[in-house]
Amino acid sequence: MPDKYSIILPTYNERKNLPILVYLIDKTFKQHPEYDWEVIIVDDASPDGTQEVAKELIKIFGSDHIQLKPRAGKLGLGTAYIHGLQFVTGNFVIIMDADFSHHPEAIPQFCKLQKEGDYDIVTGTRYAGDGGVYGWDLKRKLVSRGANFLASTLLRPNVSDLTGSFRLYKKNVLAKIILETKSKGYVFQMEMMVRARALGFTIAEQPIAFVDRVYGESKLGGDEIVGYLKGVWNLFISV
Ligand SMILES: Nc1nc2c(ncn2[C@@H]2O[C@H](COP(=O)(O)OP(=O)(O)O[C@H]3O[C@H](CO)[C@@H](O)[C@H](O)[C@@H]3O)[C@@H](O)[C@H]2O)c(=O)[nH]1
Ligand SMILES: [Mg+2]
Repeated sequence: MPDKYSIILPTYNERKNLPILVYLIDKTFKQHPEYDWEVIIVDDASPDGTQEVAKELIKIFGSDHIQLKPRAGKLGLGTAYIHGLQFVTGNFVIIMDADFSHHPEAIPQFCKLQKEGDYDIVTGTRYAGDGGVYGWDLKRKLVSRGANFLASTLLRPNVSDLTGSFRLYKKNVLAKIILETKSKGYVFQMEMMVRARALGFTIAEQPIAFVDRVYGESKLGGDEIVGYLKGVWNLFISV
């Protein structure tokens, strides 16, 4: 059996970004016929018609490659991955943003690095090696750096980009960590790394370029930042 990579794509108002992203995922895997793949779109009842676009993509790329697993409302980024995981048929899971900030051409680098050390997790990093962030204003850069600095200092998981969300997991490893993870929003990514370390899983880091979205808006609001601070504190007193 070839390795199969299941990509969970959480979407909220990504109508304009989804087609190009899926096209490039398909193109990337066509260059790597040794891998099987599928995309699981977890859409939270986006008002912009993202689900209609997803249905068209199923027609074009086939239901063996694209699945749409919607939810009734906007229930948060962390729980979107938990929802998507139920439908995974691959032995590896890739999570990435659907707004094209994460380029599919990096996927083979994640797969290759995973194999080199049989790592449980490969996490994309903007903050090590030749990784970087492009297109963010100073305020957003400070929020991201501050979030990473705070969690790194208090929790010491030894991962350079705790809040990033371009990652590859062995499927059974993802399932185990998710069982212990309590966060529902953006803080989920940081908690997953802290739990992974506590459980003794191996983590490799793949430098990536994060490019801010062209279409649509970020969903990161003040409530997510408050949720993040609470999450760091809860882990600090419990792990
Ligand atoms: N289904 C679902 N999807 C969501 C939700 N909130 C956000 N998303 C989807 O999650 C992805 C990331 O959301 P963005 O709103 O584009 O995030 P960002 O501001 O660019 O934040 C990026 O940086 C953060 C901090 O470094 C990361 O934590 C985050 O994951 C992302 O990489 C997008 O595909 C978006 O549609 C939700 O409640 N439900
Ligand atoms: Mg984004």
